[in-house]
Amino acid sequence: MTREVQPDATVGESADGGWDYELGADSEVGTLRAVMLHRPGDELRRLTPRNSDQLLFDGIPWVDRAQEEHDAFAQVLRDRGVDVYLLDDLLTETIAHSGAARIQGIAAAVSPRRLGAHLAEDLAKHLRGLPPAELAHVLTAGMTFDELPLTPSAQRSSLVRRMHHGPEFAIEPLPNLLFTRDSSFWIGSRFAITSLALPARARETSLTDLIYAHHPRFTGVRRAYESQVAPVEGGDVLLLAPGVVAVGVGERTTPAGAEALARSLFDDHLAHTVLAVPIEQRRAFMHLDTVCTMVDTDAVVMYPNIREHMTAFTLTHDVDTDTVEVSDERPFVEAAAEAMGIEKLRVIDTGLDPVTAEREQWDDGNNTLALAPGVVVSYNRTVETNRRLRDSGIEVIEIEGRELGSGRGGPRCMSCPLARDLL
Ligand SMILES: NC(=O)NCCC[C@H](N)C(=O)O
Repeated sequence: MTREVQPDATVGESADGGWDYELGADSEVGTLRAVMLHRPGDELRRLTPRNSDQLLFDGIPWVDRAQEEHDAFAQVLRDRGVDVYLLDDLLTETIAHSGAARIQGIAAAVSPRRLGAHLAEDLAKHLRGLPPAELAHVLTAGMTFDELPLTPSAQRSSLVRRMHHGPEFAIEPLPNLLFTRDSSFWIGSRFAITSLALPARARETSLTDLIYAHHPRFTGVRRAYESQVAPVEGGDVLLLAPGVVAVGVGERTTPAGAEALARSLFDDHLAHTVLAVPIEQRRAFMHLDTVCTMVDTDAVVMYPNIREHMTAFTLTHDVDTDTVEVSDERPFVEAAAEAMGIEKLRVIDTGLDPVTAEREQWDDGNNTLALAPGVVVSYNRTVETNRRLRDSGIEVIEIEGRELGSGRGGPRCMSCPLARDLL
């Protein structure tokens, strides 16, 4: 087995101006240069008490306020020198630039299975004629049967149209696009499109895929995990150190997904060790980053109630025989330190009593976004966790997340780093 990881020499040069830094990341904490966020839009206005469970929200957000909170989050990042790219803008530019992207985006959204061939054809034709920004809006916010622009022929002959109620969705909205972490991630100089486990989110990857495949800014950038054979979500993928990746396995990422990802990262020399970390299959722990995120090169903040129980299987690649070895399960902190080649992984001791710890975990206190080693963004409502982080020498930049948090995700979930300085 080799510990040498060889990232491709991809530079984020592009046709329309290029980047001032190399795209990609080899850690969770290297200085953040560029990030993709999604400013919440009309897709959040689709949420009702009847559909919010299915659309994976725990409440009905006040959308204007959520947008203000998100704008403030983006500004915090810009003030720290991070280039912020908004998914909506990238999608609109992608559609404007590429006819193929337009066709693919429409094909992923318009389902003959749901709409019947006649109506699907009619709708696809209409969408093909929309200006880029309007099409991007439909692809993110969805469309109800009431909003369908019906030709007289579809009006007459679509049984589907006649039998559906107007407010039902002809194209499902994507309110969880807000959590850009989950539908793609970068490792080395490559991007990976994930494979989202739940129907409410599955179409999100069709949009990130379009952006990376067709936006001129990403011309020439290569993919990782091309096969996408089994569910892997970005919130489960933590780049612990160059060449060392932790993958949460639980409600979303499956053992088959973690194994497939590990094999693919080994094949592409993007990792030498992958830690598969079992997490409980519970809404509160939907991804590894809901319970553990990195705050420094050798430190994590972790939900105290699981600290003692968190384990890992270590997967390594034997280059000589081209086989993958899976170790026995052992404590996560030990396995991680060994793989990272450090004496000890510091777990910031939040020292919280179990009830406060549980409340603050639910409120995304462990879901920090690192801007540099020892500098993180966190919601302001996780008062105690933030206090303990500061006591341990971590700089905590607070943002408001009262409305954003109704989708159950914090600063890490809401951000997809496009470029971090390599460690
Ligand atoms: N990485 C994350 O934990 N992302 C948050 C995802 C929240 C979203 N409502 C979901 O259930 O998938």
